[in-house]
Amino acid sequence: MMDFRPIQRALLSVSDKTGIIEFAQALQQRGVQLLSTGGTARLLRDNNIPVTDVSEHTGQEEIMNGRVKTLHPKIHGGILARRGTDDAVMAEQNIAPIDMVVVNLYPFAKTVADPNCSHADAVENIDIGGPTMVRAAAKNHQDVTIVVNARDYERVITEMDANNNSLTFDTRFDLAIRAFEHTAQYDGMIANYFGARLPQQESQFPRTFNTQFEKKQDLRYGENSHQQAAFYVEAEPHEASVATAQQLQGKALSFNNIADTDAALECVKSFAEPACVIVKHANPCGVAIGESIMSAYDRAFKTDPTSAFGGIIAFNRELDEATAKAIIDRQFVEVIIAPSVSADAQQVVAAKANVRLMSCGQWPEQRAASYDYKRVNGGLLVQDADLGEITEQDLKVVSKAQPTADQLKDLLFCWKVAKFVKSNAIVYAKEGMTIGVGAGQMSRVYSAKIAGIKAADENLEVAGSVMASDAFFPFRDGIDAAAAAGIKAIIQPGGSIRDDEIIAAADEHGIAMVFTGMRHFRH
Ligand SMILES: NC(=O)c1ncn([C@@H]2O[C@H](COP(=O)(O)O)[C@@H](O)[C@H]2O)c1NC=O
Repeated sequence: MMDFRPIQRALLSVSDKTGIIEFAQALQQRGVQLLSTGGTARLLRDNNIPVTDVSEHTGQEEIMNGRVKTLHPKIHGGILARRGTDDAVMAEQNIAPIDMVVVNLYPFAKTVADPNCSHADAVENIDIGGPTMVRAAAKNHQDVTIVVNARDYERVITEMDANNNSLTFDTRFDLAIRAFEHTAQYDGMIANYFGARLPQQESQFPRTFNTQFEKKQDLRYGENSHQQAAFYVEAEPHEASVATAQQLQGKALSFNNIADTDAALECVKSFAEPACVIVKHANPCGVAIGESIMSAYDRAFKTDPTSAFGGIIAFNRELDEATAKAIIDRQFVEVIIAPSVSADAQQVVAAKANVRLMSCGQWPEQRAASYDYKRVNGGLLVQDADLGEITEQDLKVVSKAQPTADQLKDLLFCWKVAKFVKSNAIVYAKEGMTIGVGAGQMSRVYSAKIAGIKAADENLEVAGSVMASDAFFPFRDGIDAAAAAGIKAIIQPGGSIRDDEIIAAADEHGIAMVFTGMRHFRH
């Protein structure tokens, strides 16, 4: 809709002053009269930009230490007046129209991030005048432009230049929606903060759970083609995540591609050595570490070449030419993701135009805490993400047989894999390579059997391997199945009421068994 509104008067009131001097200068050069609040006005004046104080404009001093500065009919009348409808009232009340509002809010998030933040500090950092102006201007987007983010300054000036100091209705509407998104996020954050500090509150989870995700892309369809879907990301997603990764080539990512890439990437992050994780239907079907990612890929592929077909492959080192060539020559692959991709590797993958190639950047050593969500009909389950890690020092040997040094390495390797396999998870591994993966069975013993069947089908020798179980064994049958397959060491959380029986079974078979004391269910 072409509905132009030349900008003649703008009100600038910003806490984050990034880019505001340049923006104000640009507005002023285009003949816009500037109104501004205390700190913002001072900054502009110090930079020789003519500006009228809001207090001068309204005839009302800022009072109560800034609690009331823009909350005045001259300001809100100037923003909310419908041009053409409210002109007489404006004239009668001596209210001048305000055509643009540029506001960002008190830094509540930054204030409360300080662990020493007092209740009073938090309260004082709840912006009132700002959101009031933001919402007023956004409501009146028919006549008024609202800018809440420095990212939009350049776009506004460019469009003013193209339209005789006006913005189009479409831009004003777009900015208005951004403004409501901004205030919704701001109020949500305040409600979450105080909602987790209610007198009888015993957990970190607020009374209402308010969170905001921004749409990154619409997807062709969801898990199935009759389901509509989109990909939403957090305002500040973790670096080196599927949410921030850059797609270098290939078909658009599908719903399942994104979920599987996340599983593969988060699993491969667990390893310090060069590693490769191949995921199918959210489960790792082959994982290996190696001297290089080439040997890691080679071995990960060998676990289950049948399932690796059409898989998602993640690495924790740069994708090099030789590894890219090995993949492309050998198998059909949906997605390859690595912290970086060499130019040569990119060229190799280019031969298969459909393959989605992604580079996610290097992740920090320490994983940042975050929430996991699981939707149920009528609700949402929220929990801390499973960042639990086990080192050799945490292990308790419960069997008569002691694991050898090599077995210990394999036990820890396979434990890391099991964490990313859907429960019930059983993983067989040898020499830093998965030998068999049993995923998602309703009984643990069947996961163990499946891991064995898969290994046998791929001609992999289970004898001499180690086994990880994501949760304790309720009965000794899982241990017996493992022994029959030739498993020599087991890692599991322990904690069953039948632990004595389980340990006795391990001892009977001469199997070394260690307890982690930590479970890794994944549903
Ligand atoms: N009280 C008010 O009337 C009011 N009007 C604008 N503000 C906020 O004051 C800040 C800018 O203040 P200054 O220009 O003094 O640095 C902005 O974040 C703006 O959202 C206000 N502050 C808090 O509510």
